[in-house]
Amino acid sequence: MKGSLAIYRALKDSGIKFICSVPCANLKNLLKLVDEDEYFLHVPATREEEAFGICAGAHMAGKKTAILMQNSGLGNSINAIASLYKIYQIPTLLIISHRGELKEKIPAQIPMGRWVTKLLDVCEIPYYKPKTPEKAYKIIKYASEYMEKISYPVAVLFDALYWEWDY
Ligand SMILES: O=CCS(=O)(=O)O
Repeated sequence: MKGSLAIYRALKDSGIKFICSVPCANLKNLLKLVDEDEYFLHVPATREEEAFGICAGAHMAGKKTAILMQNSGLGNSINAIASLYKIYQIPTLLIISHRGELKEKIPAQIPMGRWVTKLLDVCEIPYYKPKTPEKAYKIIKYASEYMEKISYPVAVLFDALYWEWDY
């Protein structure tokens, strides 16, 4: 659980209280930690673009937010990012389970696995890819500050090898 614990602790220590999520198998431990902790207001969403909409509203209500999602969901969210987050300068922290690369068993995950960083670049979203729990904790803390400085989303991607810290 070391991998998920590092992310959970970093979210909490960053003052992020409002979290939307769309599940991924690799997020299961993190989702359990967040859902069972009353510190967080955790709102599960049915699609990632819905999560972006909900977190935009939470931001406008003064909340510091994060979205837990799979990289495939970024493809569902481009217009929400362009028409809402870019226009109204809305920050949120994207905790992204990066599927479709090493160890991936689902062929359909592979294209988005290879495109996700290119799509983040197109959306002008800075992204980081920590490989250890220690780096994950540090990067999330800094990313949660940086997103407010640029008033825009910042993404932290966790590939299949990162989640081996959970087993
Ligand atoms: O999106 C894929 C489904 S799972 O592998 O995360 O369960």
